[in-house]
Amino acid sequence: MVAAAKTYDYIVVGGGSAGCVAASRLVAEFGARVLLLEAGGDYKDWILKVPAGFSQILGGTKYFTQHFTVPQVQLGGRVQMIPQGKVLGGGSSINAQAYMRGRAADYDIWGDMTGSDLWSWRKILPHFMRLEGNQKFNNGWHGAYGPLRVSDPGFICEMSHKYVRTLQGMGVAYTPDFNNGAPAGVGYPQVTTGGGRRCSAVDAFITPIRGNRNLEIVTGARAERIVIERGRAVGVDYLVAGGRQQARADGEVILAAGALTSPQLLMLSGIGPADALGKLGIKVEADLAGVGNNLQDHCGAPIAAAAPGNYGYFRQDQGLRKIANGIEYLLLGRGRITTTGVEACSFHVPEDGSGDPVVQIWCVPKTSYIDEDVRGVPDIDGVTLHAVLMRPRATGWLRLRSADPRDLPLVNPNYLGHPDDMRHLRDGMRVAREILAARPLRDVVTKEILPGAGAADDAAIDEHMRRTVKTDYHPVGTCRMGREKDDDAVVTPELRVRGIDRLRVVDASVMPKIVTANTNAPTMALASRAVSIMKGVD
Ligand SMILES: Cc1cc2nc3c(=O)[nH]c(=O)nc-3n(C[C@H](O)[C@H](O)[C@H](O)COP(=O)(O)OP(=O)(O)OC[C@H]3O[C@@H](n4cnc5c(N)ncnc54)[C@H](O)[C@@H]3O)c2cc1C
Repeated sequence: MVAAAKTYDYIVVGGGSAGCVAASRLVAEFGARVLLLEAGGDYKDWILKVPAGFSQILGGTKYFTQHFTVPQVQLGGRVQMIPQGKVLGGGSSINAQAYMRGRAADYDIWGDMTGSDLWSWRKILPHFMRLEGNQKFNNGWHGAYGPLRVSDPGFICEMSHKYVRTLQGMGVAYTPDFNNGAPAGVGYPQVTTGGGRRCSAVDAFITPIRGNRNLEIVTGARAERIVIERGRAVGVDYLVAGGRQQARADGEVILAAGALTSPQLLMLSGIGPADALGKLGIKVEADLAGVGNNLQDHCGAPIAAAAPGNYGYFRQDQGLRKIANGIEYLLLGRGRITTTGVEACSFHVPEDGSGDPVVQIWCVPKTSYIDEDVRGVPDIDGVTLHAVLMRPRATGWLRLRSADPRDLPLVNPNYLGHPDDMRHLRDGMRVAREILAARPLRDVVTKEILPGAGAADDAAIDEHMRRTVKTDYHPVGTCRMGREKDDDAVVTPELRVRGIDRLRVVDASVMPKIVTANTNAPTMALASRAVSIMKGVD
């Protein structure tokens, strides 16, 4: 039984990175009445707000929706996990906080793919800058006065410093700022941290307007279906506290439920490939073949090594060390608790031998930071070099498992499904080994433990990659934007869902091509740009 519906100007479905930005701008700048529906709970728990809480959050599932992939044939049938944030703030509330934007070219490609001047680096850079309250830079690339606090990590361990010095010794340039549109070299990426605390999309965009009567936030509210009447989105059916509710929108319904849910909600609402929807008994509202296609994700594989000497984070969360770290944080607001532990990275492997780097290597100053589906790695004093493929050529897909909104969709990320992806990541693994063999890292590394020195030829490295490759948590592209007449595109350059009025998607799922960066900042800038497009302002 659906209770009487309340009406808003906009309903934003999903209170994650994109949803918080979109709702906030609509309320604060345009005075709109907005309902923000979020499936997870509110952003309250201290563990979410403390950077070092990241690895603990990742170890549990309370703040995640845990997606499982279909068996990956090219990986010997492995089923992998892809966690996605399920709490107000979405990914921004549980992520590793790296603040990266990618290449200028990544956004210019979006412009080319949409045949529109709405999307380009020139158009999106002002949004990165207006959102950002950078605590170090204030120049042509960075904003210093926005609500999103961005800073250097509060603490950098000796292993991360050794990594950066080793790369410089190998001739790789030190990069003080990865966010000037041309990420390259080695350095310490900035993070979404301010004053030693995480700065999530809630902290930045929602907390300042919590008291605004035009904003209603309902947490624990799972949208099940967009209500469509005569080809127009007019509301959302959702489940909250075990009961069904309907909310109506005079203006628009805005989907921001993330790349693994926005396409599912479209399909549950009758927007998707007609054949597949028909087989599940779903009434077709718009036959859009591309919904759920074009899934792209960054994936990576590790080289782990023993390096005794406590240069990193081995057992820093246990016993006396844990107590000392906690006291330092509580009394002085500094120390190891102010970092997620992922502090240094570098870019390698020019695409096709001469283009921009296509592999990013993260220095993870421990050996146990490996997802649950890569088991058996001993927790010892050491370091993991995690090589990540930044511009995969393989694409995957997402399909409905059933017409029941409670069922998670079928997800096929198709990791390493293209021969070039195998080649690029293999080259990245070789670079990671060269790094471990150069000074000063060589002076502290005693032994490679994963995959082990024996795995030397291409076949052995490929086997290791197939066994260990995993998500870097950046699924995008499943409701991609495209040209007006592109039948496979799901949304127009204005991010309107093709064939349905008053319905847009504004989250990571509209990216037609994945960016050469972690995806939180790009998604927030995209959502801000979406509001400008929607409201006809620049
Ligand atoms: C473990 C992890 C680590 C990461 N590390 C980094 C990093 O260091 N740096 C970086 O830049 N990026 C990182 N990312 C990626 C980044 O956080 C995401 O790309 C970004 O948050 C995506 O934003 P979004 O708005 O598209 O989706 P999300 O932020 O995932 O938001 C979607 C929201 O919709 C809600 N929702 C879903 N279904 C429904 C429904 N039916 N009804 C109502 N609400 C619903 C979800 O609960 C969620 O809050 C990480 C992600 C993860 C999971």
